[in-house]
Amino acid sequence: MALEFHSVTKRFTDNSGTSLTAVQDVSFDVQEGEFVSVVGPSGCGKSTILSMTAGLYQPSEGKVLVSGEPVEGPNSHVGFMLQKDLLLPWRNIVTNIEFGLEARGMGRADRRERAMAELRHCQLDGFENHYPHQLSGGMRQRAALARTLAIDPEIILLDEPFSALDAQTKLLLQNSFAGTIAETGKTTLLITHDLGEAVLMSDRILVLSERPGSIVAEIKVDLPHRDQPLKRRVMPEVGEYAAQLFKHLKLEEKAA
Ligand SMILES: Nc1ncnc2c1ncn2[C@@H]1O[C@H](COP(=O)(O)OP(=O)(O)OP(=O)(O)O)[C@@H](O)[C@H]1O
Repeated sequence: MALEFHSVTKRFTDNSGTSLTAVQDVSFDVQEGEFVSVVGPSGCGKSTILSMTAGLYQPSEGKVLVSGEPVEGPNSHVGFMLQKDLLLPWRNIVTNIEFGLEARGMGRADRRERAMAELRHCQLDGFENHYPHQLSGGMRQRAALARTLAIDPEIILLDEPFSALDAQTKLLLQNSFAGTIAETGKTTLLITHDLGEAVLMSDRILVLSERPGSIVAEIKVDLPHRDQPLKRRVMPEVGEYAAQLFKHLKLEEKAA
């Protein structure tokens, strides 16, 4: 199993000593090569789940395993990508992609070869010498994905990578990410507020309750074209899946 959460609870304590439970008794598995999305109300602990997978936080109770091993701290098995691309403005695209490899001590020629391969993977050929400010928002996110893939992690964590983009760029980028991820066969965990996006991109969706987040539903998306969300988008079943999510999140009651 690529990722396992066993009865994970995470509590935070603020400066005044008050304890807050972010997630409560969360258990799930993600198989190798699977694409799983996590949806849920604001503040229900989605980012906390990703941070525990990346080893940035330890669970207060329970266990998190990556490839069967307990996650004890930040490690190279997991690649994390955020809403903001966090590219270094003073480095061109290829040296941005090389950044993690440099930190791992990989030699210059190997680094360049690997970075150029990821650049092609993410459809950025010809932009290696550009600087981040010379690229569009969508291209910068593709460069950030290339940088994440360059370290060859076992799991990719995506924290709302499309949420700051306009609707059209978002659709194209979802398609491009889905194609690249399917090609690499990487196990992926995506956090999103966009229920449609979860349906278009996932094999499975975990629905969390309000804080403290616990899993209220696990929905398998039984549709083809996970590698091409633009094709999935026109399938009538997509609306039905989104309606299911809507119901589990009790959005109708909240709107009343
Ligand atoms: N380092 C921290 N210290 C204290 N409290 C924290 C910390 N990180 C998160 N929290 C709290 O834990 C809860 C869950 O936060 P988290 O960011 O995981 O939620 P989320 O579902 O990702 O939210 P959103 O959808 O709004 O991004 C929130 O109440 C948050 O304030």
